[in-house]
Amino acid sequence: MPLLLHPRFPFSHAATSLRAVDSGTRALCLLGSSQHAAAGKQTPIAVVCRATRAREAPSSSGPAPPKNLPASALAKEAHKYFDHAAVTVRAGDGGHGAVLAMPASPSTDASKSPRRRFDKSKRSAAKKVSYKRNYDGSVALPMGGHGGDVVVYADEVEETLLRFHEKARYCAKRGGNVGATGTLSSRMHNGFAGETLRIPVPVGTVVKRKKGAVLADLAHPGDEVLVARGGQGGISLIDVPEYKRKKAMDLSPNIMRDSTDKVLIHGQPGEEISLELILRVVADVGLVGLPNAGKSTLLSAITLARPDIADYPFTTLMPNLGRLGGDPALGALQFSSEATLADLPGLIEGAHLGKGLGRNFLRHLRRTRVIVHVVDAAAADPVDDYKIVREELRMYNPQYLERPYVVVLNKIDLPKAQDRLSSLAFEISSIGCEERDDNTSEGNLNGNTSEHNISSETKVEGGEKELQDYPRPQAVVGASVLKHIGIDEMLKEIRAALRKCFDHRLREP
Ligand SMILES: Nc1nc2c(ncn2[C@@H]2O[C@H](COP(=O)(O)OP(=O)(O)OP(=O)(O)O)[C@@H](O)[C@H]2O)c(=O)[nH]1
Repeated sequence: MPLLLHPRFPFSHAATSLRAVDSGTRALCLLGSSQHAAAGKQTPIAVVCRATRAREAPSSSGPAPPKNLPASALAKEAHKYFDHAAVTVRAGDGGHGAVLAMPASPSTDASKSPRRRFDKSKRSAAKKVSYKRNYDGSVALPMGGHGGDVVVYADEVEETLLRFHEKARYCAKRGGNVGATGTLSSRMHNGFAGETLRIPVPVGTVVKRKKGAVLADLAHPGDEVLVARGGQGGISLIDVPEYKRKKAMDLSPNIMRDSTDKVLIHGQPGEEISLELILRVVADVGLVGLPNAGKSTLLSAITLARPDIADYPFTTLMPNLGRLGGDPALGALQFSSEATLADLPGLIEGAHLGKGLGRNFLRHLRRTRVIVHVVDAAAADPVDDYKIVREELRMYNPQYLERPYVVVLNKIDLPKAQDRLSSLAFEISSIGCEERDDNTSEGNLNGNTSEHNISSETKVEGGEKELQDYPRPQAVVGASVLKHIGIDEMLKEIRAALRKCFDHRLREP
């Protein structure tokens, strides 16, 4: 049962009512905040989540997912496919124009018909037929409708890219043909334009050409990109006998000379393009740690997210998102400090090579500003656990280690953890160097850097940096997220790290 979350939930909808929708695999939770407000606590907001459990450590993502997977396969292994899809889109063809004949001359008709010869009123009405004109005075001949464009846009309602594995081809409608009666008349109109096909994707989706350039990073709700342009409609031509052509040219330059001209009335084909869609979760804070460290419990303790929690590894198969309320200490400004937290599936040694859920999830840290390491303080060797995770981050993208981070020593309600809390905190806080002033560069904060781009900064003389060469944690706090011990202190430190990024960004030129 898949666990999935909405990358960004509209704030205006938050914290007002309790709603629960269960559609098999999905649970939507919106909890009221009145109790919290009454208790003077920070106000959690809202999340949408789905949950998946698995008792086995899932295998890493393998080769590109096969197209048009059956729904049953998707439900079973959704974590492999939820953030990547390949689709082909085709814009609509342009509608066709028409070959039109000139209307019969009213004066000729009148002269042939004795009945109408003296019907002056009818004759003058016929002479007054007026066509639509172009700016140069020529008669505007109707055109085929423009084919529908294809636009991909970021929609907050969308959560995953799973549906693109069920349907991988999208076509916009073609433009309408000219409604031709065969004769030029003032009532003729252009063919109808094909409707633009708008394809919604989750916020945070990167749209790129298949094996090609990035077209757009749809990081905000409403962002959109035109990926395929509809075909131009065909023009119309006037077909007149050769002896009348010269005269007809005064009316319009679109006079058919021979049958090869007919190709001009055909609408142009719409563009077709193969796209790769890659979802990168949009979150301010990324929760990382070994499986079972308590990341999901932490998320549910400080936000309204309700991810699956269980005492077996890899309970979390897809990132869960939760919304942290604004910092009450900021008074009226508190809402500017709201942040989204992403609980990523547990990392294991070799994750950067794809072990466990591996690389699939490491990439979701890319947009985070602050990292929170959750360490099980009651584990056999918490310091080693912490180092394993740091090392995996370093191997995947060293720039992750430059970001401000907080270490949460979790499960201090257990006596084993309680006893060694201070020595663990000391040991962990001494891993790393003094922070450089530029360690929160714009690239790092925005996550705009290339994932595999190891900058010269990440190297030190004589080789790559060790963990010791990266900044120390902003804070190491002990907590029991299950028993709600040390939560306030932990929140304070997370907010301080977030504020630091924010302040730094304000200082950027
Ligand atoms: N005693 C104690 N147990 C905790 C605490 N926090 C979490 N747990 C337990 O640890 C187990 C794992 O918790 P999760 O929150 O699912 O851990 P996780 O890091 O999200 O695990 P993955 O989904 O595998 O990555 C659950 O049985 C929790 O009840 C805590 O503060 N104290």
